Amino acid sequence: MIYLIGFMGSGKTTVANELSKKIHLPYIEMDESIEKNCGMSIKEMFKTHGETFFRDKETEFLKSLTNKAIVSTGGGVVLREENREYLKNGLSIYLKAEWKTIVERLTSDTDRPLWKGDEKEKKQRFEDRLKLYREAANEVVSVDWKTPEEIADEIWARLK
Ligand SMILES: Nc1ncnc2c1ncn2[C@@H]1O[C@H](COP(=O)(O)OP(=O)(O)O)[C@@H](O)[C@H]1O
Ligand SMILES: O=C(O)C1=C[C@@H](OP(=O)(O)O)[C@@H](O)[C@H](O)C1
Ligand SMILES: [Mg+2]
Repeated sequence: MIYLIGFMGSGKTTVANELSKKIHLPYIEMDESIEKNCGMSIKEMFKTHGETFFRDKETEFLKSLTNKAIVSTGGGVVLREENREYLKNGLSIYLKAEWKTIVERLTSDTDRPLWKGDEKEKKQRFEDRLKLYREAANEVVSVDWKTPEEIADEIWARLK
């Protein structure tokens, strides 16, 4: 299993799609699968059932995958230690982005319930998570200033 991990906006969804075309492996979008299983958007899920409900679904879904695939995770998958250990047992690739890159990409986003609050709150969440991504990663790829295709090529080169 190849897992893409990283903060919201680092490009996990975009790059997983690109990589999947390149290496002919199925691509699984965790957020989208959870939304389908639960019959509601993540935004709605946070609002009606709360974050813990979503995190439970996330861990459950992560551990249910069996066939080899490229898995685009949600940015908060690393919050639980059991998930970090699980990811590290597969091949987890951390898409590392600078804060500036994240802000540029998510300025107008309204779908991510945890992309909220003022700049200080968002940046704090970003900084608090950096060590968790490092802890869960087998490989680190910088994504700033690169196209999704260049990033997919770089990942592919490391997998060979
Ligand atoms: N390498 C890139 N260069 C420019 N824009 C990108 C790149 N990767 C992703 N994006 C854009 O950034 C936003 C967030 O990307 P997304 O793949 O949804 O990130 P994630 O799944 O990590 O939250 C999207 O609008 C996407 O088109
Ligand atoms: O960072 C997070 O806690 C989250 C990231 C989202 O996925 P992306 O990283 O694809 O935006 C999604 O799973 C949910 O909104 C929570
Ligand atoms: Mg995503």
